[in-house]
Amino acid sequence: MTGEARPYRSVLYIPGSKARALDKARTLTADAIIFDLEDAVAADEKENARQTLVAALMHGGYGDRARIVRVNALDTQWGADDIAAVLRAAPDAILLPKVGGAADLDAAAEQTGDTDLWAMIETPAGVLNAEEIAAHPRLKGMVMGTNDLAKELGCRFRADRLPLMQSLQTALLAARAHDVVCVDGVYNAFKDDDGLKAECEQGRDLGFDGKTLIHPAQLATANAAFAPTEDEVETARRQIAAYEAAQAEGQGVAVLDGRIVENLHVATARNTLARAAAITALEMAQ
Ligand SMILES: CC(C)(COP(=O)(O)OP(=O)(O)OC[C@H]1O[C@@H](n2cnc3c(N)ncnc32)[C@H](O)[C@@H]1OP(=O)(O)O)[C@@H](O)C(=O)NCCC(=O)NCCSC(=O)C[C@H](O)C(=O)O
Ligand SMILES: [Mg+2]
Repeated sequence: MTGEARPYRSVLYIPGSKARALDKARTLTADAIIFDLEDAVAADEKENARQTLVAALMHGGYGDRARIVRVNALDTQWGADDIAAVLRAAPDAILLPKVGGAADLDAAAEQTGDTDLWAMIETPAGVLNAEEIAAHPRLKGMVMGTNDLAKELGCRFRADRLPLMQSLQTALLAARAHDVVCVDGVYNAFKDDDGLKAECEQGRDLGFDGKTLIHPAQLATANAAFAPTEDEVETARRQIAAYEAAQAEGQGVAVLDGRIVENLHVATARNTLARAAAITALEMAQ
């Protein structure tokens, strides 16, 4: 599965050092996996984790799940070696942590060649430069790093995420302006299903493509929250039919259930149907 059709409802982090979790991921219902060599791996495990991860990727078995590798930053002692090693396993993308601006992507692109790049947006500079990051020719996706962002801002974690809202929306605006994927940050309390559900719904309302996750128990909630509902699919079908019937009568606007339907609503409806079809295709392949 490639390109825009690919769903990113659930994007599961897996520490590159955890062989059992790397194995388990081959059977999990994640739309995408972030194989992590950065913050989930302790300094004295970095080199072992890199080898464990490359072996797992070369072994394969991840099906249509997008395989994204988060490397250490290039200004660390591990970054360049991470990139060189993981390129051998041909991941779908390399995710760079703590991207501050387009120059960080230029530096990485010198080593990554044609491989797609994704960027963690998790520093004040990254948020302020989100537009130039999203516009970078190699950039295909952005991931909110809400833990690092909260640390850098010195803000408190709140259920409504008010202190993070400007950063979340700035990154989303940049992503939408440049047609790249944008995935929400993690929900740390991985045993709190109600809290996760509320935060997924907030992320979906804001316009994120999906949510990054830290535990398999979070997958079903994110997959449900970021998929079009049955009502949304049915309404989309009826909007398209109503608009086509109006057009056949020479009208530019239809009315459905007391609401107008114009060409822009039809574009959204077609997008909803395309997302639903892409999810069905991915789930059938898993
Ligand atoms: C959070 C965890 C440390 C919990 O681990 P554990 O106590 O081992 O969980 P369980 O015993 O409940 O595990 C049950 C089985 O599930 C497998 N498992 C657990 N986690 C994962 C996973 N992420 N992917 C795949 N499989 C997983 C276990 O192996 C068990 O399998 P089995 O034995 O076969 O039954 C742990 O979940 C964990 O390490 N999670 C990932 C943490 C992580 O990646 N953190 C870094 C990313 S968050 C971040 O940095 C965001 C950003 O940068 C920011 O700034 O915000
Ligand atoms: Mg981080």
